[in-house]
Amino acid sequence: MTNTLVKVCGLSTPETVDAAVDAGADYIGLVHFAPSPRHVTLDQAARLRARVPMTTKVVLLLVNEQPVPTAQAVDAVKPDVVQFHGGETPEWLALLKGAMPQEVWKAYGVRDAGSLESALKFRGAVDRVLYDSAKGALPGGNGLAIDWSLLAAHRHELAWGLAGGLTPDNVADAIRQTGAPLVDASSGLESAPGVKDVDRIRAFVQAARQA
Ligand SMILES: O=C(O)c1ccccc1NCC(=O)[C@H](O)[C@H](O)COP(=O)(O)O
Repeated sequence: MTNTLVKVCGLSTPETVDAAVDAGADYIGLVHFAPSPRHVTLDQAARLRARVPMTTKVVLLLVNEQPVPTAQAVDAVKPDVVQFHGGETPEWLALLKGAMPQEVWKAYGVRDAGSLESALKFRGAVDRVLYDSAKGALPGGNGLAIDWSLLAAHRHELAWGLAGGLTPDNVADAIRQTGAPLVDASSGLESAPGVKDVDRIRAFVQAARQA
């Protein structure tokens, strides 16, 4: 058994939210970004959020939102964590972190070891950095893995998590190889883009727990 935290991202239906909660996910993610096949409106996100017990934390994902829409989204959904996936600066995220009770996470695209060094600019500005693939058509949810050996070799100074191409079949290896304190998956738990599979959600959480 590991202590690795598990996040199931990109949920958009009551059934899949319930499946992730029942499977024991630590975090569920709701994507509010219209071009994504996993997009939920603020109204949908608030209704999904209301189903989640306090034992599971809710992460709201935003991309390059301006201050007013960010505040409106946080107010409507009342997440535990707000995760940013665009070109948000450390300065803006630090301001936000100081102004609201929610944790602030920043997804950060990893290309090489230099990416892990440059992520240090978010030190003090966010509560966690989520390392993800720097490639793909969308800002996240592309199913592309990063080079785990970079993370294994790195002396981590930031609280972090591993995302990108994780599935029920590879998550245990990913945890063993990188020592990730948190793992996050989205498209690897789907039967089609945006369509989560409850069996794959359960298998992912179980495989991460047993790594
Ligand atoms: O999932 C999306 O469609 C998405 C769209 C815009 C911004 C972020 C998005 N997802 C972010 C996540 O946290 C995903 O879980 C993460 O990128 C890993 O995705 P995957 O490689 O598909 O497991």
